[in-house]
Amino acid sequence: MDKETIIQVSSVSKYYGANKAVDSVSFRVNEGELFGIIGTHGAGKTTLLEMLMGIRMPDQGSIRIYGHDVVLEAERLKEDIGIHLQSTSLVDKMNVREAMEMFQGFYKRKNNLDLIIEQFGLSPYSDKLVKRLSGGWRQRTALAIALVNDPKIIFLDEPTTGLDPQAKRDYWALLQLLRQQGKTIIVASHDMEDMQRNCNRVCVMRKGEFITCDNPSTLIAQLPRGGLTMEAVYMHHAVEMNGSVSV
Ligand SMILES: Nc1ncnc2c1ncn2[C@@H]1O[C@H](COP(=O)(O)OP(=O)(O)OP(=O)(O)O)[C@@H](O)[C@H]1O
Repeated sequence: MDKETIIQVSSVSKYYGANKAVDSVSFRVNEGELFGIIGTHGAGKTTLLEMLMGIRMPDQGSIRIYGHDVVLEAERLKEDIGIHLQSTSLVDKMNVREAMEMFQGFYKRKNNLDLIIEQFGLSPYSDKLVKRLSGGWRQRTALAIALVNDPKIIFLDEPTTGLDPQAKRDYWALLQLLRQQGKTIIVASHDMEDMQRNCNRVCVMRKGEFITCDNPSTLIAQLPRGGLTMEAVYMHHAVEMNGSVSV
């Protein structure tokens, strides 16, 4: 049986002046999904995620989470959403625990910080300044901060950019763990291999539009000239062809 739809995006568009950054996008996300968004730079992924998080207002269309409009009922939805900082510079001068406590202060619902620290392997680092951590541990801290209110949904915008392959792999393992704990995760990423391995569904964005959306194996099987990887899917759908690339 299908799980419950908890995010419903209907014909959402966003303009920056004359530039249509998101162009009439519609999709649904079910509870417990690890839902991926891929696309080239400037495809509209960040703008879409910001609208889902209630940070940017759509110019057209509507976004409902648990049946509530993200614009009109933003305050109500705040408790259910976990936001991953794109940069940790805001908390660089705090230690890991202080940063988590500061963000927890913004919410009514409080997660058990000791438990998150332990689950994320952050115990040896909890009294270290965030700026002294390696990139992988900083991103892990950012994810830990996103959990301080025990959210049901977590939005992640290219969270592994700049990490080495092992740190990336470890980060994706954490996302799988959170998914097993019942969280719904929406992630924009360029980690094609990890998206293929971990996501239930992946949507390909190009020039503000959703070109296709399905589970990774179906997307791969639908490639007209065969192919085995999400990278081939990305090259086929997301990258505008100039005649020199063929997958
Ligand atoms: N604040 C802004 N003001 C004006 N134009 C913007 C703004 N933010 C994004 N854009 C433009 O909107 C379009 C979509 O950008 P967006 O950042 O959403 O794409 P993206 O897929 O997230 O790209 P990237 O992978 O580089 O982060 C691009 O043409 C971008 O230049």
